[in-house]
Amino acid sequence: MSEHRPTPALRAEGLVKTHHGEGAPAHAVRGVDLCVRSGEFVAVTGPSGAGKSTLLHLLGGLQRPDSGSIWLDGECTDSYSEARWAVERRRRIGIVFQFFNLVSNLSVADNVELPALLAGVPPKRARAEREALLAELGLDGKERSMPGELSGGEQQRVALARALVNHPPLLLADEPAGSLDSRGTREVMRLLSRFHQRGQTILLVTHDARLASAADRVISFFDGRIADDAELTGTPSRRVGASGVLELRD
Ligand SMILES: Nc1ncnc2c1ncn2[C@@H]1O[C@H](COP(=O)(O)OP(=O)(O)OP(=O)(O)O)[C@@H](O)[C@H]1O
Repeated sequence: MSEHRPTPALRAEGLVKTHHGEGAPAHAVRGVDLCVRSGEFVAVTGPSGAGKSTLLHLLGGLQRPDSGSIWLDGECTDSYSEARWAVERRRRIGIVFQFFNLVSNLSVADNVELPALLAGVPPKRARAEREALLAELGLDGKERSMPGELSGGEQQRVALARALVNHPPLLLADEPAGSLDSRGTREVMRLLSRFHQRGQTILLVTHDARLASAADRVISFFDGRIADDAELTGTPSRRVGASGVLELRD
């Protein structure tokens, strides 16, 4: 009798990506196999230039691999067009970046509602989702503010709300605390931990090993390849207090 294994939230096989820029080609991803289970919190860490962001861009369909395949919830994305990737991202993948990427001339409320409206969610429901998320993220009262009027930490929380408004099964986060001070960093990590505890699947790219210790599993990325892949459950470096507050070691 064959063992029943749940379908992974995300799977990649043989991913390769070379960037052709001004100088010599950059072999950013050199053959990556990866499987992320539903509900897992995986951190991909490694030095600058290791290829972490490229890997995340491939997994979110923002760049196409030279070779290799990606499956979302068991569905192969090989034949996806750019338009299809855009639709699937709206439905299945929330993405948060280091520099927030909010639309600067839209209010906080409109930034958060936009992906829901684009996905065809009725305006009343989009508004309710937005209100609930902004309240949850401590941003009520900021609905009418423009992104430029907010602190970096607040902008990142808006970006998180925007990424989660369609309840995507998968959240990809690329250095989400990279431009924040230590308070903003703790806040973002605390929120990621909270969503993870509720079942959100998260893949976090960070060069910061301390942040990676909030995850269940840490993948060390080096020179375009996975150098190590370790489960962290139960290790002392992962310390989430009873309040759900992540206590990062100094
Ligand atoms: N669009 C691009 N055009 C040309 N080269 C690129 C491009 N994007 C990335 N690279 C190169 O690919 C390699 C991997 O870059 P990538 O940004 O994926 O690494 P990273 O591990 O995320 O680095 P960091 O932690 O500094 O963000 C680097 O040598 C980089 O210069």
